Order: sequence, then structure tokens, then C-alpha cells
Amino acid sequence: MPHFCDAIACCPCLYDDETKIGREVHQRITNEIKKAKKLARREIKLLLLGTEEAGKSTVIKQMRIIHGKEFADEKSRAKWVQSVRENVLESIHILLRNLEKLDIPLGDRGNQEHATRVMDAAKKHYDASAVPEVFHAIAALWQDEGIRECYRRRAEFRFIYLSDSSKYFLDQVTVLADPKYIPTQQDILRVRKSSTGVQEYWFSVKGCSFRVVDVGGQRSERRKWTHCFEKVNAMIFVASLSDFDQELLDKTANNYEDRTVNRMEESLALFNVVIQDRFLQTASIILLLNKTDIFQEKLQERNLADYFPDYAHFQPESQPAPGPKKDPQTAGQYVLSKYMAIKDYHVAGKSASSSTEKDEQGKVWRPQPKTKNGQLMFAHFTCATDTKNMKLITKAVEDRLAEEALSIMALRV
Ligand SMILES: Nc1nc2c(ncn2[C@@H]2O[C@H](COP(=O)(O)OP(=O)(O)OP(=O)(O)O)[C@@H](O)[C@H]2O)c(=O)[nH]1
Ligand SMILES: [Mg+2]
Repeated sequence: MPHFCDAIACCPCLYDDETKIGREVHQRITNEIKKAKKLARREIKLLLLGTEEAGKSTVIKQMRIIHGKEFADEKSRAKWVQSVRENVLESIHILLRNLEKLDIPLGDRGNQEHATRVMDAAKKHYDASAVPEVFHAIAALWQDEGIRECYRRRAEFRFIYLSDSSKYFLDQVTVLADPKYIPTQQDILRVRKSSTGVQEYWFSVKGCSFRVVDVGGQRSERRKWTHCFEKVNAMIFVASLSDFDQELLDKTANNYEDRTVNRMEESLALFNVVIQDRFLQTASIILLLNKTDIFQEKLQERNLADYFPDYAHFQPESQPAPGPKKDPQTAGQYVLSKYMAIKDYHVAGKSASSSTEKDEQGKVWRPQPKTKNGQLMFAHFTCATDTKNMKLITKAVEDRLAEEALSIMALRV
């Protein structure tokens, strides 16, 4: 093979140093490319999917809090003031609209003026200068016996639902009206803001860089999802346990036909679709059965079997006899079994049953992982607004995925 200098037909000694430098540069670039490739392999792409309001963005907010970069300083939290106040205004507006629908009179007729003030404000864009006056009206209305009655009967609302955080914010309405108000981390976790488009966040754990992708769960948003399915290492499917008694509010429907879909059925149907997607066939699946707090509350007032009749005959494998129907653990196991049945259906030769185990706190259930082309599935019961609970879950999820990624890398090296 001709020497580099021979090739350009000149004296080798003249170019010896340059050859050396050239080789070094070449080596350095090669090493950097290798390093970049290694890093790219180390990146773990986590995709969060689920129906609207399931809690996807809240899970990501928790990851951002847990990794210590977000919402720690007042300046970053101050950016959420408007969103918090808009949530409060929207909540009282929804209560006033349902007050009318359910034909409940205001407890104090004098509050009619406040109701008109609030209805007017809700029709306009957010106006910071109007906050003191509007929030004074909201505070008066939230104490009104008619509004309280309407809130108690919120299970009767149809299509115009209160956000799960309504009471949390309305209970502190005077604090939120204060011009010096700065949201706390918990306030930010409670904010309801529908996601649109695709948002990405990064953080690193155990030398692995995590790319977390958040999408909007509304039907109109789902057509944007397929662009994010490539090279996903793990799909986190967030399902709201508390959806069982609600019907789908489909703002995109031109007719009212779609509007009677039960929201839990919608989530199960969506899970059934995404689990079969060819791009997600090798991704680990993490199912988060979320909103355990609201689920527990609702089960005291509503009967799950009224919405899912087969619950009346449900008996978890771990229980010798059917458990009390209001018991959140039995009801949670039932919902989990619905998702597991879908997963098992797509795993050749598996029956629709799945064994589960509790963690040391008795709060998290981990079904035995099922494999299909190396695909794993884990499930956790979560309360996404509870940082302590989410710390445990995210650590378990991230450690497992980081270990998986590192062992794959070790095989490749
Ligand atoms: N009480 C309670 N509220 C929750 C929980 N998880 C989420 N929320 C609240 O539910 C609302 C909706 O949560 P998001 O995280 O915005 O839901 P999402 O899945 O991102 O919704 P889209 O962006 O529309 O797809 C927010 O007000 C959250 O604070 C939970 O476990 N318990
Ligand atoms: Mg969201």
C-alpha cells in the first residue's frame, strides 16, 4: 500500500510531521464519533401516552421536580400564576353552568351579582387587573350554599366536568388573589392545562440520559402521536382510575354520538391500539394506574359495578373470596386485570390472568413481567400529585430502564 507521501509524490521526510498530525486528528475525530454513538445508545427514550387528563404531564412535572431542576426557585414558579388563576375561574364557571343545569338556586340571592361578574370574566381573556374584584366574587360564591350543593352533586354533571384540582384551588381562593402570590410546587402539580403538540424533557440517571416525550391525550391530538413512536425504549401508559364514572367529552365531534363513550373504556381501547403498534413492539411497557386518591374517594359514593357490571363477580387471584366492593385494592386489581387481559391477549399462548405482588409499603403492585420479543410490562398504582409516592415509582422505573440499557450496551461493546 503506498505511503500517504508517496501518493502525492514528494519527499516523505518533508511531510512526516504533518502526516503524524493528520493521523492524530483522524484518530481524535474517530474517537469522538465513537463516544457520540455510545452516548446516543445510552439515551433512553420514554414516551408517555394515555387519554386526556390521565396525568401524563403531572408525571413529567414530578420527574422534573425529583431530578431537582424545576420549580425550585420563585422565579420559575411565578410563571404559573396565570394558569392557577385561570383554573380557579374555570372551576367556578363550570359550577355556575351546572347550577343552572341541575336547577339549584343560589343560597344567597345577593350572590347573583357575583355570579354575573364571574360569568362575564370567564368569557373574556385573562385580565390581571380584574383579579381582585373577580376573586372577591369567586370567594363569596364558593361559600354559597347553592354552589356547595352543586359541588356535592358533581357526579351528576354531564360533559362539563370540574377539574380534579378544583376544590384544592377554590379552598385557597383568597391566597391566590394576593398580588404577592407565588405558586408552590404542589400548586403547579395541581394545575390543569391540556397539552398540545409534542414536548420533550431531558434528565440523566446512572449515566444514562433520559428523553421524556409528552403528548396531548385529547382525540384531536392523537394524530400527532405516530411521529414520536420511533426508537422508543419504554412507553409509559397513564390511565386514570377515577375515569370509570365519566363520559368522554369530545370537543372535536360534530355530532353528539361519540359523547357517550365511558372514559375508562376509551382508555382501555386506546391501550389496545398502542400496544399493537409495530414501532412499540420492542419497547418496555409501564402502566401507571393513576389518581388512586380520587378513585378511593369515588368508590365510597359510586358503585363501580354500575359502570362495569362484571366487577360484581370479580375475585382477585390473591383473594380467597370476593372482597368488599368499595375496597380500593379490590377495585384497583379489577381495573388492572382489564389492562392485563388486553396485554395477555396480544401475547401468544397466555391466558388472561396475571399474578401480582405488593411492595414494602403495600401500595404498589407489580405484575410479573410478561415477555414478547423481549417486551416487558410493569404496572404501578400511582397518585401523580404525591411527590413521595412518585419518587418511589420513578426511581423503580428509571433504575430498571437504566439497567436494561446498560446491559444491552455491555452486550454491544
Ligand atoms: N388528585 C389528583 N389529581 C391528579 C392526579 N394526577 C393528575 N392529577 C390532576 O389531573 C389534572 C390533569 O393532569 P394532566 O397531567 O394535565 O393530564 P394529561 O394526561 O397530561 O392531560 P392532556 O395533556 O390533556 O393529555 C391536573 O389538574 C392534575 O393536577 C392524581 O393522581 N391525583
Ligand atoms: Mg398533558
